[in-house]
Amino acid sequence: MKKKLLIIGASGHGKVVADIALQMNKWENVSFLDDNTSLKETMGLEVIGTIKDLTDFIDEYEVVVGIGSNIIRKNIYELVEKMGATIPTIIHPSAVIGKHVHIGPGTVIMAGTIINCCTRIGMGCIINTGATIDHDNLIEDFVHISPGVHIAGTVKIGYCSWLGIGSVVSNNIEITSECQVGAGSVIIRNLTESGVYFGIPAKKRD
Ligand SMILES: CC(=O)SCCNC(=O)CCNC(=O)[C@H](O)C(C)(C)COP(=O)(O)OP(=O)(O)OC[C@H]1O[C@@H](n2cnc3c(N)ncnc32)[C@H](O)[C@@H]1OP(=O)(O)O
Repeated sequence: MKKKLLIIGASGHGKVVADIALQMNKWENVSFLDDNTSLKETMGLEVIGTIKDLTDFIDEYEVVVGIGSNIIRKNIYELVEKMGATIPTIIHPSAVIGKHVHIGPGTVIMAGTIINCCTRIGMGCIINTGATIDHDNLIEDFVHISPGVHIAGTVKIGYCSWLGIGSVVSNNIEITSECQVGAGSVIIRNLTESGVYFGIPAKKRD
C-alpha cells in the first residue's frame, strides 16, 4: 500500500472523497489534481497539478477519481487504470457493509450508507450519503446512487446509470445502462431502454 492518496477533481464530490479519505486514516498525505490551475488548495489540502501531471505522481500515490459525472469519471478512470495506477476503494467508517459484499476499485461509499449481504458493486461507482442497497444487488461499473436512495433486494443497475436523490427502486427490478432517474422517483417496473425517467411511478421522458 502506498502512503499517499491523489484525488482527481477538487470540486464538490472530490472534496467529500477527501473528507472520507482523511477519516479512513489510511494515507499520510491526501492531495488533489485539478485542471483549474488557479486552484492551489482546498480544505487545507494541496492541489499539486493538473491531470496531465499524473505520470509524475503515479509511483508514489494511490489514485481515485473524484468527479461526479459518470461519463467523465469513467473516461478518467480508464486512463488512470491504463497507466497502471493503484486504485483504492474509499469507504466511510460509518458505512454498514454486510457479508459477501464485493466493492470494486475506485468506488466511493459515503457516510451512513447500508449495503446488505451478497451485493456486488462494480468499479468507479458512487454510493452517496445515506443510500441503502439491499441484498443480492448487482450495481455495474460507474453507477451513481445519489444521497438517500433506497434500493430493495435483487435489483440490477446497469453500467453508467444515475439514480437521483431520494429515488426508490422496488425489489427484483432491472435498470439498464445509461439511465438517469429523477429526484424522488419510484421505479416499480424494469427500465429496459437507456434514457431519462422520473415521477411516481417513473415514466420515460419523451
Ligand atoms: C451530493 C449531490 O448533489 S448528488 C446529485 C443529486 N442530484 C440529483 O439527484 C438530480 C436529479 N435530477 C433530476 O431529477 C432532474 O430534474 C432530471 C435529470 C430528471 C431532469 O432534468 P432536466 O432535463 O433539466 O429537466 P427540467 O428541470 O427541464 O424539467 C422538465 C420537466 O420535468 C419535470 N421534472 C424534472 N425532474 C423531475 C422529477 N425528479 N420528478 C418529477 N418531475 C420532474 C419538471 O417539473 C418539468 O416539468 P414541466 O415541463 O411540466 O415544467
